[in-house]
Amino acid sequence: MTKQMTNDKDIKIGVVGGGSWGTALANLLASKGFKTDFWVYEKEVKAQIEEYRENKFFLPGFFLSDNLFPSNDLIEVVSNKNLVLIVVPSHVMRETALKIAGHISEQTIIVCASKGIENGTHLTMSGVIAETLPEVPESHFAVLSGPSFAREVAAEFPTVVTVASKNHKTAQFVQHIFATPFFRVYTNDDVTGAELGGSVKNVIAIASGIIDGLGLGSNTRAALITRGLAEIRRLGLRLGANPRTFTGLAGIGDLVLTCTGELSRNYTVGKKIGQGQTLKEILSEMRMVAEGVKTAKSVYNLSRKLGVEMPISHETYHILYDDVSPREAVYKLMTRDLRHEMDEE
Ligand SMILES: NC(=O)c1ccc[n+]([C@@H]2O[C@H](COP(=O)([O-])OP(=O)(O)OC[C@H]3O[C@@H](n4cnc5c(N)ncnc54)[C@H](O)[C@@H]3O)[C@@H](O)[C@H]2O)c1
Ligand SMILES: O=P(O)(O)OC[C@H](O)CO
Repeated sequence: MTKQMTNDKDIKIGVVGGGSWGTALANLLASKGFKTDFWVYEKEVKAQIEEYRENKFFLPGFFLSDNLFPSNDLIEVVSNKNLVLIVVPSHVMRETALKIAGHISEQTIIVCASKGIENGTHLTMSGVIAETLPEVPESHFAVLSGPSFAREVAAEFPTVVTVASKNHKTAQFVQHIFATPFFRVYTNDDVTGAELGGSVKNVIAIASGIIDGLGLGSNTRAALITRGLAEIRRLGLRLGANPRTFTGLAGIGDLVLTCTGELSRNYTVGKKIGQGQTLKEILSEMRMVAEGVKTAKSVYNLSRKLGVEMPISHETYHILYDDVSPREAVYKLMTRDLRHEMDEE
């Protein structure tokens, strides 16, 4: 770390992405006393943060610290920073990262809190960032993941997350920057596992919403979470993740939260589908992003390419994109060939 980082009050932070999670995290950092520059995509979001100290579009009801400086100037926000947090939806990660390429200082630590797998390339966000920002060495990159609804973090409800980096010092630095008495941060070295856990759980959360929308019971949901975790783990093992990550915060932790929490956008999309709405109708009413919708496509194609069995993800994909009825999908899952529970690998 640079000399500047030895004194917290000198640490300069940029946050890229003014959705609910970006706003909650940027405000956490600003409230800790870090001067935080905050890139928001929409001009009206900047204007009303300046006027009301609130992000009424994406995180209504929370006062934002005076230490948070909203801006529409992406380059200014990422320039000369010790730490840049990127938290845009995964489908705009590539275009956003390309715009900041060449403007990241040598010492800057990049933290990514977005969760998703890019369509087409099947890259997680670390892969997209490695391609678009080759000037950022792996040692300066970390992923922040785990069970964390933005509104609950903004309300300062005790929340526990994990920061994964190949470089332990980077993970420890990021841990120190984000930790508060209501936001506990663990370190981890498994970037792949943390990203896959955080991304694929969104697909399983859509499935969980679907079964609740259909009015199926607690047995069904417990089975879905357990078998959903088995397929996340199977994909993770194939891609070199540490299996232990999936029993941690970025694995079972985030999966349980998103499959059971009414605040989840992914669960909510699924629930509405289970109740009979079409995906098109649901998405037309949403300004926020349910990452699992696009990630379902990536997981479907990637798992087929790799030959990894992921039946729940596949049926969720067919419901979303091929008009398969949810009840038919459940029947298909329940009548697959019978097998040994632990035949995983
Ligand atoms: N909200 C949460 O509780 C939460 C928690 C953990 C992780 N995440 C992850 O954080 C990421 C961001 O989600 P969010 O919840 O902060 O956003 P959001 O769904 O609340 O809002 C969507 C965001 O996308 C932005 N946007 C739209 N078009 C854009 C473009 N062309 N370029 C750049 N930005 C554009 C909007 O300005 C807005 O900031 C996602 O990957 C999500 O899975 C969210
Ligand atoms: O609201 P969701 O479904 O995008 O989930 C938000 C977070 O990923 C929960 O950790």
